[in-house]
Amino acid sequence: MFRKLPGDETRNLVSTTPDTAVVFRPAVVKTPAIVTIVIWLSRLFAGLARLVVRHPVAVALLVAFGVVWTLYGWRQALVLTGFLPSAGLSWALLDRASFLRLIGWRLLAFWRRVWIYRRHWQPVMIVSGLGRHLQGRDYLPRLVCVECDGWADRVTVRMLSGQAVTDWANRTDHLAHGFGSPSCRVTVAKAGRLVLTFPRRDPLAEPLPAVPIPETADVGAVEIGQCEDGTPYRLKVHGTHVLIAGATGAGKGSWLWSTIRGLLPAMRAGLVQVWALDPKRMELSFGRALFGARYAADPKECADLLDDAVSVMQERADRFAGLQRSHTPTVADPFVLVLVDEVAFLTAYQSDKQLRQRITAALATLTTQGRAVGVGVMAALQDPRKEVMNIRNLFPDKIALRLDESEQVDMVLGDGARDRGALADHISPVPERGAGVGYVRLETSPDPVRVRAAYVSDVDIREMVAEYSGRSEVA
Ligand SMILES: Nc1ncnc2c1ncn2[C@@H]1O[C@H](COP(=O)(O)OP(=O)(O)OP(=O)(O)O)[C@@H](O)[C@H]1O
Repeated sequence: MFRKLPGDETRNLVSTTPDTAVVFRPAVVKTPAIVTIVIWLSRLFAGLARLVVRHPVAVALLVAFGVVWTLYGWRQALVLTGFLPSAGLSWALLDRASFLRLIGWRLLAFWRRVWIYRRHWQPVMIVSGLGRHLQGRDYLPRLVCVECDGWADRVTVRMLSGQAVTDWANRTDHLAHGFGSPSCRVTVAKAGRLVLTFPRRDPLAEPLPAVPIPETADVGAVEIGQCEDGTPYRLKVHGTHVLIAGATGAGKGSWLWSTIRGLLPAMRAGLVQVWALDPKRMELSFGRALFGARYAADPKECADLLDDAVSVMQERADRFAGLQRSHTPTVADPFVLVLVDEVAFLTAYQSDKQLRQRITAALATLTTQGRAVGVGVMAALQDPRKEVMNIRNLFPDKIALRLDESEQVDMVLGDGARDRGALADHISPVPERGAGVGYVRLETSPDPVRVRAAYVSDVDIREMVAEYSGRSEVA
């Protein structure tokens, strides 16, 4: 059948040591040709089956084309080929969203898989050290699938046995540059599988207008702005504490004001009280009338207000003990949100040592015991170092806006956050592009989410004050 079979050449290879004392002759075991053919055929069929499972639409189109050609001739097949793009174009013009969801993103994913990822996979894996070249063979992580949406490619990868997530997280720079993306984020899909997110553009590059004030009084998650996939971002403030860190001009104010804005109806209904501590007097003072008597700027007044919050917390703890383990906001026991702008003014830069200790102790008490009884803290600060904010680990949910140094990212979000793609030190310092943009790491999810808070302008705040201050039950 075959004039020459695999092994025929090898059998004739003979090597010797220099003095020819020892002769090496490879032992060649002959495999019957039929076995080789069966193996090749089974591989061919398995490959075809894989092709059908992975690309059902492309295979169906090819099969339809073949069937039409066979049954009706090549002219009809050509007409069909011309008909499909025009049908697709009409669909895209009539209903862009459904066309993109069902066809557009899949085609793009197919193209990017072949042209970007498959083409560069082997060199990027070997050069970055994620693949191995051993004894003439390449051992590469498997590219499982590529999915696209409006702003990013999501590449699912099966790691090599024995690899750890940190091996990948440490090489996000290699991966981003290797595949021509501005950044790369690593998330765990399941044991042994990762999803690499490669953004194609920045969907958060444009400022967002303030979110409309909700119609109903709700103490659930507050809509703050937008995620990268265009969905609204809602931040839970009841039942947790939130720390917001960002350099000067990073847009901390938009997070504080968006939170207040989302809670206004609940404040009016008496289900929420916002207690404002504004040591810089530049942020919350603008809407001071919204907080009524629960506003403090002077450090001594701030300490008193915090002590009052601790008293409320302890009184509730005494009352709830043995009866209930979580808090439901009511008019009698509203959710108390203590907002602190530039908390470092009170905890680190305060020259009066006694006052500083009193404030730190009150904040530590609130953040350790407050959430079960409906007292939460949301604090903003510029410098996240431990010397400045030694209780930062007591905040379960953290937000890193633009930071000056890469090491600060893990200080705010926790270990490994930057390696997983929370590049808060790369956020643009240009306010239009980067103010309000940040990475959120929640207690319940280790993967940082990139979000932009809507911009609550001075005009918006004035309107909020005009509409809600006089009629607020909390005032
Ligand atoms: N979400 C946003 N979208 C677009 N622009 C914003 C946003 N938030 C803030 N800005 C712009 O950035 C500027 C700085 O914002 P802001 O004062 O809130 O920063 P900050 O982090 O509180 O700074 P500082 O700590 O110095 O007070 C604002 O004047 C505004 O022009």
